Amino acid sequence: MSKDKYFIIDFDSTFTKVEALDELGEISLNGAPDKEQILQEVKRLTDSAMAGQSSFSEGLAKRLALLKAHQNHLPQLISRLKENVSQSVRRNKEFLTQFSDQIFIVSSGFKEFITPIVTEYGIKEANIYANTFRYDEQGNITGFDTENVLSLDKGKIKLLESLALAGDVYVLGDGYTDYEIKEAGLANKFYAFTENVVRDNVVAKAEHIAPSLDEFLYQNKLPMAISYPKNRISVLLLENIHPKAVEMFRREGYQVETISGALSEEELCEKIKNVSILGIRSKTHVTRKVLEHANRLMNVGAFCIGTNQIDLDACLEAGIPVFNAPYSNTRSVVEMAIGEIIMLSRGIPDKSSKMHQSEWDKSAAGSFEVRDKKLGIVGYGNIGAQLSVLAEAMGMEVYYYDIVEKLQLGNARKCETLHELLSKVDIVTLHVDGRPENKNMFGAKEFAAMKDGALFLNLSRGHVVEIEALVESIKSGKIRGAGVDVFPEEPATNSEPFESELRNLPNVILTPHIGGSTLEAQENIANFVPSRIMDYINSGNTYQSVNFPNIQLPELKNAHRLIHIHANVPGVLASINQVLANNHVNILGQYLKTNERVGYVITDIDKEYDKQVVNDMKQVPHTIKFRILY
Ligand SMILES: NC(=O)C1=CN([C@@H]2O[C@H](COP(=O)(O)OP(=O)(O)OC[C@H]3O[C@@H](n4cnc5c(N)ncnc54)[C@H](O)[C@@H]3O)[C@@H](O)[C@H]2O)C=CC1
Ligand SMILES: O=C(O)C(=O)COP(=O)(O)O
Repeated sequence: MSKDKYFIIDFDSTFTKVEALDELGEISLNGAPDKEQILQEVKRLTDSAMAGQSSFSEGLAKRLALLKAHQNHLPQLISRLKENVSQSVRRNKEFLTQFSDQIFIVSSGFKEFITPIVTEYGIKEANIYANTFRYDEQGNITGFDTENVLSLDKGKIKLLESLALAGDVYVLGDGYTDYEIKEAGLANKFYAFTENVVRDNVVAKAEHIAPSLDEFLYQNKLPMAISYPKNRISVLLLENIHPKAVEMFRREGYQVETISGALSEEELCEKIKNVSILGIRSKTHVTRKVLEHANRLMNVGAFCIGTNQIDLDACLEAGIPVFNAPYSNTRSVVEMAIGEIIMLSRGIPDKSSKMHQSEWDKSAAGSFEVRDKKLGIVGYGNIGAQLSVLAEAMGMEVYYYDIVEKLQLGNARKCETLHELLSKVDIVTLHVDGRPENKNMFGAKEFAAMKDGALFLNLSRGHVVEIEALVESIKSGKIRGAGVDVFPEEPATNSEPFESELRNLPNVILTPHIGGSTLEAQENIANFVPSRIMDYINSGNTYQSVNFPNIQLPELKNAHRLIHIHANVPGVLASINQVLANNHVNILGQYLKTNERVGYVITDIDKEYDKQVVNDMKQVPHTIKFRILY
């Protein structure tokens, strides 16, 4: 890096997240009855000055007069500002220190508070250009140094002229006055810094946008504290995912777009092109074709339990870990199943409809307690097992059938075959997963094997049950009542109609796939899935991924992490280690996990290494994806 590049960095809302004079007002006006009004006015004057809409020096004088600040307020202001240094500035202290000869803070703020903040980040005192306060004898702040060019309109331009920097000048700031430096021909590039505030008229003029200092450094090939600017990670969330997830991703610095409904394959192929993280629920299908259109996809998040709608193998082969929320809505489904079992046992759906039609039908006929009844749970996974516990607590006798060996909870009785279960129980409830082999696993034969007048519930997946057979069984009276939450064809959005032969049958509860739709569950999911995804992006952890070799990695400390995903064929690990040896890389730790298709190798290396290793790693035969993390 030659010395002929200069970086001009603004202070308020750029170096720090806040405007220092607003903060000063919070302190100086503490307890004043009209504090809020005054602060509003100060903010208005600040915004107007920053947007280049009013005379700077006049506005500044007005602001200081309103603030009624005192010298004694400054230590408190400084400590507040220290807490409010912009995130990306905070993490890039190394750049600020390393390039301190070329970095200038140019601000219309005041040295009294700027100097103690920025010098902590390696900025040279001689490179700080700002105003200074004027005080009266009691120490009250009464004004500013009117001789200082930075107190004048177009002050930053005048200052840059006087600096006469011989080289390329890059300006990074949020305000119009920062842009004006470039407009006046005194800078080669202006970057609108939008990490803290976005000023529309500034962004409109700016040729470059820097949502973080990382992005500025990345674009200018300068050393960064992190391997990739987070603002370059774009997230697409479909199907009304809870806003908490949006908040979590935005807080991390990602760009987030949301769409309320599901997308068709064709729509998703179009939308997915530049998406880094895709979040879906049960309705959107992530097919091989969709993945072929994805150029930057790193993760798929299923903001639900089921992942049958995702081609997990295709994701694996493309080096894309998929995460779901295996436990977040379990309880919600179970509670709904319990509620429906009781409602159906009492014939409530029909009784309720009759009441709505003014019909009073008080009778005990066909109405039963659930106590001592036999409940048959098909699929004894997380939901099935939890249901087993709650059902027993209500005095039900629980039977279950699963294709794999499962821990028998409480007094639940295991059945060796599905038909054994069907012949024994009064109520059958399905909680299998939606794997393709389960398509139509429950049809005419299974209904026929059930006891006469039994109840039937499906809250798992629509394609698991042959709807025609269910309809026939209800019409014939074989099935005395049913609760169905999931359907082979479900509307993609709430504005599409629901069609099904199950409509208008006796003692049938139909619900629009809401087993997991409680606010508690949705918020839990929205916490869980982004955490897993961000952990993968930030550390390479694949723990709890549904398709990827699971590795729980130690925290990355004082090292760079090479993350290599490859087809699981013999010899790849040897090739990787050959590349590392050829480049004399010092390995600090190495972790490997494979499954039948993919190998996942993480190598932590000493920070000093020849960058050639990065290219060489990408060239290792059978590489699917490679990235470096620090
Ligand atoms: N209605 C809704 O809103 C919701 C529906 N679900 C559905 O419920 C399913 C189950 O959820 P979890 O219990 O958390 O999953 P899980 O994976 O813990 O349990 C599924 C169980 O079903 C068993 N199984 C699979 N095929 C079977 C078959 N043919 N016969 C017998 N057992 C079989 C598996 O061995 C496993 O033990 C999810 O996969 C999802 O499709 C989940 C949440 C909400
Ligand atoms: O968690 C699941 O698998 C569900 O079926 C819930 O799906 P949803 O998020 O409501 O579309």
